[in-house]
Amino acid sequence: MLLLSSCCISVCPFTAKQPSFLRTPQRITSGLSSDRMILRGVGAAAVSSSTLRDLVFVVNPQGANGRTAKEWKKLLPYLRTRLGKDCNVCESLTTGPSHAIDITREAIRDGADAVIAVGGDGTLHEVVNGFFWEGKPVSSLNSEASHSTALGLIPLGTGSDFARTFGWNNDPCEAVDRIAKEFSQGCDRVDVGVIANKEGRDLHYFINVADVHLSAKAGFYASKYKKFGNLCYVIGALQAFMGHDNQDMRIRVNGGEWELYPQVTALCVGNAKYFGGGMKITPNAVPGNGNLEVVVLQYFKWYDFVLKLHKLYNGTHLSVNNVSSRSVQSIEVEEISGSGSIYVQSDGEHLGFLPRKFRILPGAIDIIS
Ligand SMILES: Nc1ncnc2c1ncn2[C@@H]1O[C@H](COP(=O)(O)OP(=O)(O)OP(=O)(O)O)[C@@H](O)[C@H]1O
Repeated sequence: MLLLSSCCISVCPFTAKQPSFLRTPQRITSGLSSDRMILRGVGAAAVSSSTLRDLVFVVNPQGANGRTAKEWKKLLPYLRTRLGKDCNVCESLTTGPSHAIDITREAIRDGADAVIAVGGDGTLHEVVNGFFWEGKPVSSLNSEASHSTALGLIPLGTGSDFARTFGWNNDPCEAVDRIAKEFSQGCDRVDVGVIANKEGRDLHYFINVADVHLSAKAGFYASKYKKFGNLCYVIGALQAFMGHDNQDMRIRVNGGEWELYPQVTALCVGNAKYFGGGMKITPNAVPGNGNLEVVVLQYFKWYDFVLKLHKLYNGTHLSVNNVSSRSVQSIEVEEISGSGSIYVQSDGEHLGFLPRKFRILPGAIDIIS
């Protein structure tokens, strides 16, 4: 990817099936655009020889029910004009769930200056997970590389909740401007949350909000109705309410004593503020402050959501009865009943079931913000 001329967009070869430096250089005309191509087989040596920045755009063509692919195509001429002078621009379309993780890992190992998620929170989530491998940050295979790879986002998803914390909308041209500007000014560090099972294994990373029980179940159902746009969250919530029971849980904050939390409706762990298509659930979360905000809803009935929904959306629910908030570096959450059926999601993606441990990795990634 890194031997491209600055004025073209390339279809990126990152697939993680084999390291790119093992591949034979090859140019293939893409059906997408006459001046795009696939280039294969550029290794770490090529990275240091280029003075242009290497940007890898990881595009989920299925994001927002296919709208991401259409918007991305429309964006390309602008992106080429805005970034082509200073950057090698490389696009890689995902072929299915988890592909973005592999693309990202390979791009970082190849020394990319930035990996930019193009899609929704699910795509961003996968790209963030690609920054890690077996509990450690992924790094360039070129031991002389002096830079780390930055994370970027062109929000083009259904909910695009992470972007809301920064006040970004779904305007992709604005996102390209942000990328162009940030590269001239330098990136910020952002915290990343990590989730483990009870034994501290099976690590999974999140950048936005992880949550437990009703909201996680609602998210699980909502993912099946993305074709309805933001309405999917309402449908998902209604479906999750059917047969829902609040559950007694125990939690342990920062390795302290276990505490009983009766009748938990939902427990949300925020690195950023929004989830569920615009609900400001963890309003005090700041992605770079080294803490996670935990908000717990207890004893909620369905009508509480009807009466208090506007407060959840505008972030004023912390003053409501049976809502509590605390700032933590780590939290362990277990259900008392041990049913193994309490849903957990991270960044809107279904992760599994309790028990789980959550903790913060302060300043884990450079972000183009
Ligand atoms: N090529 C693909 N085909 C099918 N699914 C894919 C593909 N690439 C990625 N995915 C999956 O699509 C899911 C949703 O993608 P994404 O988050 O980009 O859009 P969204 O769900 O519409 O937006 P949001 O998460 O912000 O609501 C992700 O979980 C990802 O695993």
